Order: sequence, then C-alpha cells, then structure tokens
Amino acid sequence: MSKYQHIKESAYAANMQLPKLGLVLFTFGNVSAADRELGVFAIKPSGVPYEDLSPEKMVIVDFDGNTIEGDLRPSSDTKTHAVLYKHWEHINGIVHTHSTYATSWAQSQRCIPIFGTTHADHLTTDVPCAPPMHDSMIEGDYEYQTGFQIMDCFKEQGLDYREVEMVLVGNHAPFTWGKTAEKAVYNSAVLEAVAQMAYLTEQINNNAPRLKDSLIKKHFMRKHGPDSYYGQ
Ligand SMILES: O=C(CO)[C@@H](O)[C@@H](O)COP(=O)(O)O
Repeated sequence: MSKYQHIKESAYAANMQLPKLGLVLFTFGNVSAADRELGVFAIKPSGVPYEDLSPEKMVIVDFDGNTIEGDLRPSSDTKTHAVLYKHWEHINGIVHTHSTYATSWAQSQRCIPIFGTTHADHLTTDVPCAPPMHDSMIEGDYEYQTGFQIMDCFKEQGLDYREVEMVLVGNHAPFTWGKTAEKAVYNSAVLEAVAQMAYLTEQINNNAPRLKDSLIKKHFMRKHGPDSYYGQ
C-alpha cells in the first residue's frame, strides 16, 4: 500500500462531497489534502469525472508542484494549491470550485459584503476578491501566479489566511482552505450560501446596509469564541 494512502483517501472523500453539495458540475473543481510531515498533497486528477474517481486515482504532488506518485495528470490548478501550501503553513486542505453564485461575484470582480448574521457566523470581513491578473502574469505560469495573486490580495487587504479561509479570484472563481480538506469543503459550501444570499439581498434592496460591527463580533464569537464548540 502507498505511504500516501491516508491523504489519497482524505482527498477522495472530500472531492466526492463537491457534487453531493451541488458545488460542481461535470469535472469543474478539485480538492487536495496535504501531509506536512511528508511534504506532499494528494489532488484530484485533471478532467476525470467525479463518478470515475477512486482513492487510487488521486495524484501525489510536492509543494513545488512536482508529481511524486500517480499515473494520471494532476488537476490543472495544482500549482495554485502548491503555492498556497508552501507559503501558508497552517493549511492542510484546499478546494477550488466554480459554484454558481461565488463565481458570479468573482466574475463581477466584487467582494461579497457582510450583509447579515449568516455571513458573520463564519467570518468577520467581506469575502475578499483578488483583482484580475496583470497580462504579464498571465503570459507566465498562470496557475502558479494565481497562488501569488491570492497571497498578494491578502497582504494588501491586511487579512490573515487563518481567519479568512476563502477568496474570490477576479474573472475566475473561488478558492477555500482549512486545517483539513473537510473544513475546506465546508468553507466552500458556506461561501456559496453566503454568495447567494448577498446576491438576493442586493436584488431586493440595492441599498441594503452592512451588518453593524457589534453584531458581526457577537455572531462570530458565538460560534468561534472560547465557550463555543469550535473554540474549545
Ligand atoms: O479553473 C478551472 C477552469 O477555469 C479548472 O478548475 C476546472 O475546470 C477543473 O480542472 P481540472 O479537471 O482540475 O484540471
């Protein structure tokens, strides 16, 4: 048995959650799961439909994007995952989808405003949107540069990737991450729900106010404060 079997199983299980949660169509999207001690991650093979996946088909890649084990080509987004794992040492799972509402905000190049308590239960800021890539970066290694596009956005906006576990990539689609691949999938589902609610909020009232700071903090701390299930 491969010494990477545990992350192949974990990446497989997390990938299979995407169609179940309605976050992907056909072969859109991919999930990876990392083992920091081994310095590698397991990722979905490129272009393989979810119904044809198995743990054995996951591809093992190092944090420079080199394939270590696997017969299939890793996802075309592999280098973006590699850059984020290499530079953000507390994450062990990454998800990329083209879920409809989150992708629509990304294509519109807009951050998702924090309109309500559903959003504040999960994060205390707007969902950031990384500005579209400069032509000079597109001509280089596009997927590799996408990783830097995301990190630059966090640096410029003063965000901590351990607190804000999601981003919209302008003109492209969302990426989410977490301490585990399962948490990264959870974050993708939360993002899609928040993106849909924010879109509908603006349709109903295009002057809808942002949630008050006092309520943002209160709601976030209920779920993540020292007395919460997650905070303990
Ligand atoms: O971002 C994109 C396409 O824009 C890709 O994530 C998506 O089509 C999935 O590609 P892979 O099958 O993972 O190579």
